[in-house]
Amino acid sequence: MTDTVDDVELPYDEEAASQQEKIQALRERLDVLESQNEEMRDKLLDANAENNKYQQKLERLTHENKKLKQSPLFVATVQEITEDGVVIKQHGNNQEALTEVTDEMREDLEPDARVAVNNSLSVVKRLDNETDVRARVMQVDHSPEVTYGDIGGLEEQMQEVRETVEMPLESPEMFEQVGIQPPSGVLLYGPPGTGKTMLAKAVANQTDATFIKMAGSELVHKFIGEGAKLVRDLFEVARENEPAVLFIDEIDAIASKRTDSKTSGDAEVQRTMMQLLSEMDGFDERGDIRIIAATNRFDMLDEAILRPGRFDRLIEVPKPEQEGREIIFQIHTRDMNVADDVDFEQLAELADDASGADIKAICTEAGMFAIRDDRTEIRMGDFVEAWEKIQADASADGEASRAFA
Ligand SMILES: Nc1ncnc2c1ncn2[C@@H]1O[C@H](COP(=O)(O)OP(=O)(O)OP(=O)(O)O)[C@@H](O)[C@H]1O
Repeated sequence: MTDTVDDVELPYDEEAASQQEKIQALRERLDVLESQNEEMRDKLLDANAENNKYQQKLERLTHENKKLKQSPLFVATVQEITEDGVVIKQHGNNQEALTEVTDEMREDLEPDARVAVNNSLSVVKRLDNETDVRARVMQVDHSPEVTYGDIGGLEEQMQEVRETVEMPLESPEMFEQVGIQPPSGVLLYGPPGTGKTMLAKAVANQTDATFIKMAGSELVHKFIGEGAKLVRDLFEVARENEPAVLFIDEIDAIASKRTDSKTSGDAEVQRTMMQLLSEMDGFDERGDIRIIAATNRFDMLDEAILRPGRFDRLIEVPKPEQEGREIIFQIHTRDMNVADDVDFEQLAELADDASGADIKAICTEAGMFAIRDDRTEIRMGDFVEAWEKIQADASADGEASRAFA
């Protein structure tokens, strides 16, 4: 392609060929070159068309990418609809702003409506009603079914939880007479699937209290700008349902050590935590509400949350010991048709690293083995195979054991 005219090899012998032959040879060469040129032009056209296609695809993907990278929307509440626009109040920082909206959007809005706004505070869309959001992040159970008898291997922890949560709910006068404030909240910490949620449910059951659960991660990750408000709502729902046991799972998501970064996500988490601290500090007015929080990441917690008056009982909920595992096997096989050869002591030895949730999974899986084999009685071999399967699944996917929980 870079050949110059001087470099081109001539299609005749310069010295031997006659003038006529030279012209003839050059003509033939010209024909060949012309057809090659034609061919190249066709190819170029095809390539251009292809290029256009890719260009369009690239633009589409760039657009998608931009959309995905767009900063999240913030949540606000409509305060007032005026001639000049709509007054909104942002959740989290409570800042008010006057923003213009399209006529179409204006028709859809009313005071107290929840809206999503972008960085420049323009209303992007109207959101569902608050109750829907509450329902999605809060689980309210008026009569949880778990009892202390369903929990195995956590005698000491159960005792502590009963003292700190159950007694103040059942006999508040005892604390008054003695002249001490009942402990405000307890924090349960330990590996996943060890019975932390069960403990909280069992106390609620025992005291006829409403069990209200909220997961810290949902608070901060799903509803940007609403974390603090949802914490307020959480305590409000608890007050409406007194006596209540408020269970805050994965509290590390809202109460982890402060990081240096100043991203808005962090600021949001901080605001949510501050709101939680202030609700907890308003203990006197809290009435018959007990707080139980849980975490798998004790090391991550901010010290502010551990200060006295907040969670003043820290209770470790470890994986069960041999005896505990045996009891948990017995609990989860209560309603199962277990063969005489099943030895729980041996099973507990075998599954020496299992959590309560793992043991539940072993029992369910053992039942499945029997069904696959067309039997209604579950044998020792089924349990052993089940444990092997669960271990294999767990090493393939660290979360497998929780799937049955
Ligand atoms: N000590 C236990 N005794 C009986 N069953 C248990 C025990 N621990 C766990 N389980 C079983 O595992 C399931 C999950 O337990 P639970 O939700 O209480 O764990 P958790 O500690 O709250 O876990 P996470 O940290 O993952 O939220 C329970 O529903 C129960 O079937």
